[in-house]
Amino acid sequence: MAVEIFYDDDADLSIIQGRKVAVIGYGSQGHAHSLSLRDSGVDVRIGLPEGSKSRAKAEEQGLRVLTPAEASAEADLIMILAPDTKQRFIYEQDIAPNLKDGDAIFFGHGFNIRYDLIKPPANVDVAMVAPKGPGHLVRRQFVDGKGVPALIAVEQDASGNAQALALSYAAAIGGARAGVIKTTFKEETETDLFGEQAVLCGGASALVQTGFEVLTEAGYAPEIAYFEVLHELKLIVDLMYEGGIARQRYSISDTAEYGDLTRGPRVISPAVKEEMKKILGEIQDGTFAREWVAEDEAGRPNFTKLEEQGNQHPIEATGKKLRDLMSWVDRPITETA
Ligand SMILES: NC(=O)C1=CN([C@@H]2O[C@H](COP(=O)(O)OP(=O)(O)OC[C@H]3O[C@@H](n4cnc5c(N)ncnc54)[C@H](OP(=O)(O)O)[C@@H]3O)[C@@H](O)[C@H]2O)C=CC1
Ligand SMILES: CC[C@](O)(C(C)=O)C(=O)O
Ligand SMILES: [Mg+2]
Ligand SMILES: [Mg+2]
Repeated sequence: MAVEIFYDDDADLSIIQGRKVAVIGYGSQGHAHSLSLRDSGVDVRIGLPEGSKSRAKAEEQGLRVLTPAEASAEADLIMILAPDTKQRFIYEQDIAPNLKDGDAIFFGHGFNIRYDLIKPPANVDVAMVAPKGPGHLVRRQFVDGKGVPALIAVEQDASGNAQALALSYAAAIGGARAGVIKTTFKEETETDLFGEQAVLCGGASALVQTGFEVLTEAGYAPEIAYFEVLHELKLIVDLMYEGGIARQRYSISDTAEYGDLTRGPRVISPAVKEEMKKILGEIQDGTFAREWVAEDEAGRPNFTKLEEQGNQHPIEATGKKLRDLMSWVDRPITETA
């Protein structure tokens, strides 16, 4: 079935400009949405707990910061951009008691609705605006006059106008400059989890670390290994981003292309594809969601251990040393663009 893609000309910005928006959370996505909404003429306030370390960053940008409950009470559209594992508690404690007829609850990812962790009442719109990119780049691209594509979905259309509202919101953060695709909470959640686990984050990180290990264990210099499997990856992916895999193959040497065509399928072998299918199955049947919720409730022992192991991988020290010599590469991450 053909997807529906919307652009700026399809969106009515005045719809979101007529709402009072509360953005709950001021992290990667929260800062990007709230700053770009504000720059698009939207009345926005931020909801953060009293002790939150994000408060100062939002206030430095001139944003009004309230508690999540106060922001929810004041607003008629509440966008939840706190961590997925915390959203159900914020919803129960701060948002649900403050919902009024005609309000809208928005999500940046469908996890809590798809896995029934949040069950909104029937009298509010429930929709999603999910940018297909990291929040800091969502903001950077908006400021540069570009945009990160976004998905919109409507779970519950109490007002009869939820899709136009979601599209208007997506346009206000720059999504409709690049393309906004209509989907469902189910499709967004399952494809997003699969993408980040198997390809974008899990797959790519493991591929880079393993390539670095193979070269350095064979006695090659770590600096050469770093440039070969990490730094150059961006340059190769830039060509894919601009013109697809075909353009990447056009630009590389015939020798590289022959290696790509014949060796690539040996690295990403049929066994890897089978494992990817298993990972997708665990997302679809809720196994991953249950595991992640339980891990978070237990204080994230495995998450913390694995994150630390990743930070200690030798590629990190090699990379830091080399990036320190390339002033244009290590662009600091801020929530203040
Ligand atoms: N990261 C990304 O680029 C993407 C994220 N998403 C989705 O966006 C949502 C937000 O993720 P992300 O931006 O990564 O989150 P971050 O971890 O970057 O930021 C979370 C924010 O929520 C705040 N917060 C924590 N607890 C509470 C609370 N009880 N009440 C209110 N605010 C709280 C944090 O404040 P503090 O400083 O106090 O910790 C922080 O400002 C998730 O649903 C995620 O799946 C979707 C697409 C991409
Ligand atoms: C790829 C990771 C992501 O899904 C994203 C930036 O889109 C996330 O959850 O952060
Ligand atoms: Mg994503
Ligand atoms: Mg994600």
